[in-house]
Amino acid sequence: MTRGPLLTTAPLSGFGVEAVEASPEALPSAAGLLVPHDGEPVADVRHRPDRWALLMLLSGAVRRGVPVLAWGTGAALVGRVLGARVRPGEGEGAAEWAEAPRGATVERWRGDMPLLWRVGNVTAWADVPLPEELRAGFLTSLAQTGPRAPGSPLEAVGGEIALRVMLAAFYTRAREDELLGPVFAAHVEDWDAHLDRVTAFWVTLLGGGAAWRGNLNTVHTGLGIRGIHLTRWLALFREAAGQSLGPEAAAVLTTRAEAMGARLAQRG
Ligand code: HEM
Repeated sequence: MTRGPLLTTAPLSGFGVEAVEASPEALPSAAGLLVPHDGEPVADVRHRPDRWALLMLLSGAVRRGVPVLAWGTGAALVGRVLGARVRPGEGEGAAEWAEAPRGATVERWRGDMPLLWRVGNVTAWADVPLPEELRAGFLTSLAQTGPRAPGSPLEAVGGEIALRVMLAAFYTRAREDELLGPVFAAHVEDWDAHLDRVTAFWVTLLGGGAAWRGNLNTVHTGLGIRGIHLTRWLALFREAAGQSLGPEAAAVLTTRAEAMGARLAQRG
């Protein structure tokens, strides 16, 4: 297999090898991905579409098994993608850091902060600067990485982060829709909690673990949903999926949504 370039999510100085700006298109053939410290927010990215895009890119890299070396806020970002809680740095201007993600091996601690951790093809160093031995070790390991693992349907759609971004876009449309909006307005008070539950639902459905337990029919009973609601719901879902995800990922989701829609319609 021919190797693509080493990618980076932020400009680098003094790294010693050339790395090109990371993009989703470049991921499949990338030799590796650097996620340097950039001092930008990690936990609170509500008004930062650029940060969401970066999280999605990182999620894609992890899913594809691209070797990742992250440090400083870069390590916190990757930790977040892996489901770890992000904590504020202590003291003025201190960088955010991530708790150890599930399954990670922590090789060095600083107090309760995992300073050096690894999981899969990810190596993360919570501080800056990056120690020379990690830089050198990573570059050496790039020469030895084998073929990338194929993924579950969840991985095929870009992982949980990609799903959540897509679902947020979908519910924004649904809430603004003249037909669906009032139904949601009448039943959903806490939209963050709703988004958590529907994300968990899709994660479970796509083989990402048993995070959601529930009964879709029961949830929708008594909401007054008719055929026109379902048709509109599916149309908005297709639109949102088409805009947030690549065509193959969007197809994985819409095919399943349509099948469920058909079942809900039968019940309704
Ligand atoms: C295939 C189509 C649909 C799917 C896959 C779907 C999926 C879901 C899921 C996973 C939940 C959260 C369940 C939970 O709380 O654990 C939910 C809740 C909800 N859905 Fe749907 N839904 C569909 C169609 C519709 C339609 C057409 C409407 C009409 C507007 C609708 C309105 C709602 C409302 C209002 C809730 C919140 C219920 C509550 O929390 O009281 N859904 N849906």
